[in-house]
Amino acid sequence: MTSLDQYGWQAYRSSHPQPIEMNGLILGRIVSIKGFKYYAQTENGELETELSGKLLYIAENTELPKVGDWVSLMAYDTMGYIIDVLPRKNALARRNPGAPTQKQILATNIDAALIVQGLDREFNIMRLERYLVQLAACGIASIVVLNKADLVPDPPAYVDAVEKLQRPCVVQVCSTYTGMGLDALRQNLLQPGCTYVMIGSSGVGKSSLLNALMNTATQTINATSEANHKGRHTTTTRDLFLLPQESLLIDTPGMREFGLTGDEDVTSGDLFPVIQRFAAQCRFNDCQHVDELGCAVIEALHNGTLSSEVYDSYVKLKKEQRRFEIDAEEKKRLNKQFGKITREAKNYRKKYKY
Ligand SMILES: Nc1nc2c(ncn2[C@@H]2O[C@H](COP(=O)(O)OP(=O)(O)OP(=O)(O)O)[C@@H](O)[C@H]2O)c(=O)[nH]1
Ligand SMILES: [Zn+2]
Repeated sequence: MTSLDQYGWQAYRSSHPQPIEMNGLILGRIVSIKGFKYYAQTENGELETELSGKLLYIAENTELPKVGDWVSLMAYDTMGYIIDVLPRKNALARRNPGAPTQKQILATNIDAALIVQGLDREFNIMRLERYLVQLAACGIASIVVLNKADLVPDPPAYVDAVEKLQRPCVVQVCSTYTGMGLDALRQNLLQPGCTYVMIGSSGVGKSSLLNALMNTATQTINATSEANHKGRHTTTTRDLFLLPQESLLIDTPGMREFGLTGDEDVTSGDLFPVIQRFAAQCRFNDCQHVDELGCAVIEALHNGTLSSEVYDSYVKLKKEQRRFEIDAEEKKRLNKQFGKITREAKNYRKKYKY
């Protein structure tokens, strides 16, 4: 029998202490989703489940269970049906790549994200900054993992570069090849009973890190498809893993790339606290910090108290947000137009009774 505390129930309850009425239903946590099948960890082990009619027909896509969700279940024989998704503590969301004005939820109820970057050609401070902004917008803490430290002569230089972003995140240098930094990650950063999600582009070493943390160097958790020679991994088992030191780690293929969802306000102080600190001194309240007179942000940029990396990423993300807003406005306009056409067609049909 597994205790659900091992699967993060306590950590979830500490953020959602309100009483939960289970009404005889079973509690479970979604550890993997394969097509229409949802696999839930329960007190009695893993249960294969499907959506109940209510969720299947009524729920919006973002309301459907995702990896990390706590759910109430009804069990029949060896199968279960998901009745409800318990309120989420937070959700890792991205813009839906197929429908850019929609939000897609990748994982939920997360205590912190491990942003993995490789210290080879992969290292990209702008991408890292983007992840940090997005995670802050989702209300998720970040741990930056700089992997492949064996490939560079001076890893601390990269730590300095990350610290220049002045974001509240821990930075850990490691190498899954030499084992450097892995104990620090296991012992100091990953807390038992807490849920972490790995984020990072393809090839930064996420699977290698998962293997190392699972102590399964020889056993492949994810099968590599050699056929396409891209080294792509297809997750064959779970997406949520219980590590030997009892932390939970989510690794799903969707985490490789993600853009802002458009819900977040890039100009808000929460997402760019450093810019906000200078902005308080700008002459105009609605200063855009581009070329206005008396802009304290630009002044800080010129006298070197604000790093150009932070400023550039601020400008870039602001532009991206604007583009997203334009897309959303266009979609609204088209919907309205379409609504008008259907209304007119209906009236026409009524009038001429066909
Ligand atoms: N030099 C070095 N190479 C590493 C290290 N960790 C991983 N690699 C190599 O980097 C490549 C990519 O590693 P993966 O673990 O497959 O990376 P991934 O992030 O899971 O990639 P995707 O599954 O495509 O998202 C492999 O060839 C690994 O052997 C490291 O610490 N040092
Ligand atoms: Zn300004």
